Amino acid sequence: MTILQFPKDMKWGTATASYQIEGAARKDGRGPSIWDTFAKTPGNVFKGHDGDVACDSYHRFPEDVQLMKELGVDMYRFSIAWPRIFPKGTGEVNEEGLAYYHRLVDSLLDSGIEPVCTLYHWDLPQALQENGGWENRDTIDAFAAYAETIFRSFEGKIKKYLTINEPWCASFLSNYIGAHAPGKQSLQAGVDTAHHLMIAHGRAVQSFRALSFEGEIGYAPNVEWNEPYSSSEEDAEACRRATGWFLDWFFDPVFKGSYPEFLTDWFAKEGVQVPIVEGDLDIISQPIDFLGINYYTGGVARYQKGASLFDHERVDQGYEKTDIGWNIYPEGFYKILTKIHQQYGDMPIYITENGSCYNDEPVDGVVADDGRIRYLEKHLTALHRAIQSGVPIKGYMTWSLLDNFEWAEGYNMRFGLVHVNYRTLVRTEKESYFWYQQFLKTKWLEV
Ligand SMILES: CCOCCOc1ccc(-c2cn(C[C@@H]3NC[C@@H](O)[C@H]3O)nn2)cc1
Repeated sequence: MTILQFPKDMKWGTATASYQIEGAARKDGRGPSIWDTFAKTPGNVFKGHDGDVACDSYHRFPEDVQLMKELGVDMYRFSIAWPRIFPKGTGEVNEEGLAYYHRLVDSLLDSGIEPVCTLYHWDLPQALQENGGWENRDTIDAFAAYAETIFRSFEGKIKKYLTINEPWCASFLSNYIGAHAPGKQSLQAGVDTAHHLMIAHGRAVQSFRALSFEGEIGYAPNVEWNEPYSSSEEDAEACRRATGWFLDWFFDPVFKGSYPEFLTDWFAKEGVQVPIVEGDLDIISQPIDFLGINYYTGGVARYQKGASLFDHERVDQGYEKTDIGWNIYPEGFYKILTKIHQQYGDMPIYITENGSCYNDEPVDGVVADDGRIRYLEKHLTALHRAIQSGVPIKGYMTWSLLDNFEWAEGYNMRFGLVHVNYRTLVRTEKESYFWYQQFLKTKWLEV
């Protein structure tokens, strides 16, 4: 057996998001978001599930904070619901919305847990969607004003911000594939919304810098890994495109001030151009303090003309899968992290999401989610290998503290260390919670 010791100064935590856990959808002045609209549209979400109640963390957050205190985390990543702060996206601040997040943040700080705040985790105010949402450049200004409001209100309390969560999901998954809100299916809309989300990221960074408050700011792209099926150039290029859709497309503009030509050329073949206005890339490439990385899965892929937007297809290698059907692929975690380090340099990295879906239920009060423990062991082993390779990993937050609303899958898919009974809202720590609790006491793995 080998002992893998993690750096003593690494920070460890868990993560959630507003629409997925809060509930209280119409409480204290919250306005509707695009996910309230999308979820209530028949056919979009499993069995018509929505975020009206979710885990009721809006009311039960003291219990959730106590669970994290007993877990032993250093940090907690949560998101602020823009529609609680500006019910119509812009205009007058809803003080009751701000007050809720001050109660949450004060509870975290009193418990010795560092708040890590995501400004945008997909719950765009519906009122802005009525004017085109992220397809409309005006939404960028609205986001910058919302971000500044949060920076000013939480000065001295929140010192780590993430601007945009998973811009690939908020743009292409939501406006090209159409599986997430608002459910459009247009490649041009995907490219436009991705560009505007990244400008919004840059504007929030500029605003944070101008205020000169203590703290750090970054963003949280999600990445996947595609390993070429063969050594052919065709397979390598197909994998480069598929991986680059998540990686190069959302990293080059920030770190290089330009879009990757191999992908802009590919989109041009589809008749799609990025709606760049002079100065956009200067805004997007504002220096950041750290990079959040969300990683779940990957796989082997090969060239197959017409099989996808990038002429690629996955080749099933018989990898074990989680209950949501995603490959368990820790090798991809190591490979994507070392590629990021090789391509974009020594930017400090926090793993802002990594976790697995296992739908185990309590039996006599015990939730034996052994699969989640195995997933964590394998991915922390891969993370340790990346750290040993020189990747500057500063922290790790597992997705998620609680079972919660998994978007189009509704409550049918469970990612939590803590089981939630959605009828009674009773929380039950799973075996993986106790495994992570023990790990956090030593910060080493025996493999
Ligand atoms: C090609 C067709 O594809 C259709 C579905 O395609 C995807 C891709 C990716 C996801 C996805 C979901 N998550 C977990 C979340 N991350 C943020 C947090 O809110 C978690 O709930 N990450 N990625 C879902 C669906």
